[in-house]
Amino acid sequence: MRAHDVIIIGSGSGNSLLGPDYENLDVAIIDGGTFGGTCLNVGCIPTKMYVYPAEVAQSARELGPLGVTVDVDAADVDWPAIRDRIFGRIDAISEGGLDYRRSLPNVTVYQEHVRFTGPRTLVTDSGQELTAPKIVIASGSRVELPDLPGLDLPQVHTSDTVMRLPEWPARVVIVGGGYIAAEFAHIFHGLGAHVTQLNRSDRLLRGQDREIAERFRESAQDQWDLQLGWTPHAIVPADDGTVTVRSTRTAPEEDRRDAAQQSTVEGPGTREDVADVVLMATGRRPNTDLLDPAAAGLGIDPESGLLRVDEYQRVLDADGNVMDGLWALGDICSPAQLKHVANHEARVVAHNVIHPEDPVAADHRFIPAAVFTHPEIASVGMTEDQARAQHERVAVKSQAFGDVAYGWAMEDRRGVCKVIADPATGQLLGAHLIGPHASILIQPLIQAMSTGQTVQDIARGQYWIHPSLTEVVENALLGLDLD
Ligand SMILES: Cc1cc2nc3c(=O)[nH]c(=O)nc-3n(C[C@H](O)[C@H](O)[C@H](O)COP(=O)(O)OP(=O)(O)OC[C@H]3O[C@@H](n4cnc5c(N)ncnc54)[C@H](O)[C@@H]3O)c2cc1C
Ligand SMILES: NC(=O)c1ccc[n+]([C@@H]2O[C@H](COP(=O)([O-])OP(=O)(O)OC[C@H]3O[C@@H](n4cnc5c(N)ncnc54)[C@H](O)[C@@H]3O)[C@@H](O)[C@H]2O)c1
Repeated sequence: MRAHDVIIIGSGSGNSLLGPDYENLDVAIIDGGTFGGTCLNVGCIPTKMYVYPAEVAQSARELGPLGVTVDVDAADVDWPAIRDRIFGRIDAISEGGLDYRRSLPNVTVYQEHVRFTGPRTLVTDSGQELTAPKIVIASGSRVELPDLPGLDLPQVHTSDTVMRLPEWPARVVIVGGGYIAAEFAHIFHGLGAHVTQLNRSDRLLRGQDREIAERFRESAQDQWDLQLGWTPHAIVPADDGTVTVRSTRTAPEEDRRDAAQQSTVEGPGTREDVADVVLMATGRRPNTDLLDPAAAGLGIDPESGLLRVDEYQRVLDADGNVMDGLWALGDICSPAQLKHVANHEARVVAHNVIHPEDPVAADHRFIPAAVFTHPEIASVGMTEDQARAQHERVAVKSQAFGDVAYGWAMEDRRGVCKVIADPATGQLLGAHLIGPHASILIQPLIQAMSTGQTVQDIARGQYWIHPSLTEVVENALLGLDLD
């Protein structure tokens, strides 16, 4: 059995642990997938590198009200050039990262999957046995698929494969209504494909504030063929190289009429959509099951499958007791499934592995998120429904982007900055934006919540540049009815 000082399972955010404190330790990094993990190889970074050209193209198409006409269609989109620019950069970073780690005298990289055989013993797929007094579990999550005939067809993809398509798909069917479905609908529509999005329920982006999700639904409906209340039950191939997605109605009666009218169809309760490519975006599950958690006695949340940890990111056993020498971070233990959360937890774990006697706690109070769609969405803290459920009184203001000077310049008609506060204390409870640059505009609100600044502090304790789009945030704050 090969013994190390520290073993890290997973080279996504797990790879960022290795700062100066680890230079004198014998460290193993184990990853059975592509070095660098999800965000770099198949997640945040390549998707946003696709979002950017899609966003520019879609914005160009919408210049009409500003007196400029630009004709952007799929014929102008060089898919191989876009794809190769993205992966030319990303693949090199992954390979460079792997080479660098391998070049370090104190680091051993194992490019295999691994599972536990005991609380601090592991075995790789090839049978190599490993042990360490300190093990960090950062083995992430993977795509979750429903049980559906046709998933093995070459036209059916997940976010892991769809970004490397050899050819441009003219018709794309996207299954799902979460972040991944929304961002890829924007990417393929923005670049000129015909997109049909099939969502099981009648609500997109479930975790979002209701008003924001509804505005996004309206916007999605204006852009692509959005079909709510349909559950795919089979994908069947045709001789011409296309596939047909067959779906069954799942939504309430009032939605049924509209969708049935647009459907290409067998009857009111079923529809068929023909596609060159189908993207299944039906969620992700933590990789805990691949680790043989029972062999180590790891505690797993039965509903979510997440590894259980305490506030110091120490792994808990099935009875909720802290396990000696085991820490976890990122998608394997975090319900948020966000890279900035994995990175924050990695910083916490990096410290706690070296200083277990003086641990720091993770701060999960105000986790922001953005959906990089057209328009963008960004949120932090409670939704209005959550705030009203938890507080007797709340102050809420939805400020339209179209009501501030830069919004006039953009002729924006859908964007809002919604702020929710406790009227007695002036503390922000939540903030939700939909509109251009939402992921940037929200940052002062995240900062205010994290540092405890009041609404009055942020609204009047600083200058806001005129006539920047940030005035929508300033005006939203000033519009709150506080005591
Ligand atoms: C399409 C897409 C877009 C996204 N966009 C965003 C975004 O814009 N913003 C954002 O914040 N988040 C985004 N995310 C989520 C983000 O990518 C993840 O939250 C983050 O990458 C999780 O990091 P991690 O270190 O926990 O896991 P990962 O980066 O997944 O690393 C885990 C590693 O462990 C390896 N592994 C798994 N099991 C084993 C095993 N048994 N043995 C050895 N190795 C193993 C895997 O191969 C993998 O490389 C996106 C995700 C996807 C899929
Ligand atoms: N911008 C970002 O931060 C970003 C972008 C992409 C992904 N992510 C992360 O990745 C995670 C996974 O994203 P996701 O969109 O795959 O998951 P999700 O959980 O957000 O959405 C899954 C969707 O699939 C649908 N679904 C599930 N089972 C189905 C079935 N059998 N038939 C039809 N529909 C079904 C659900 O109703 C839901 O709409 C997110 O939670 C997010 O944290 C983040």
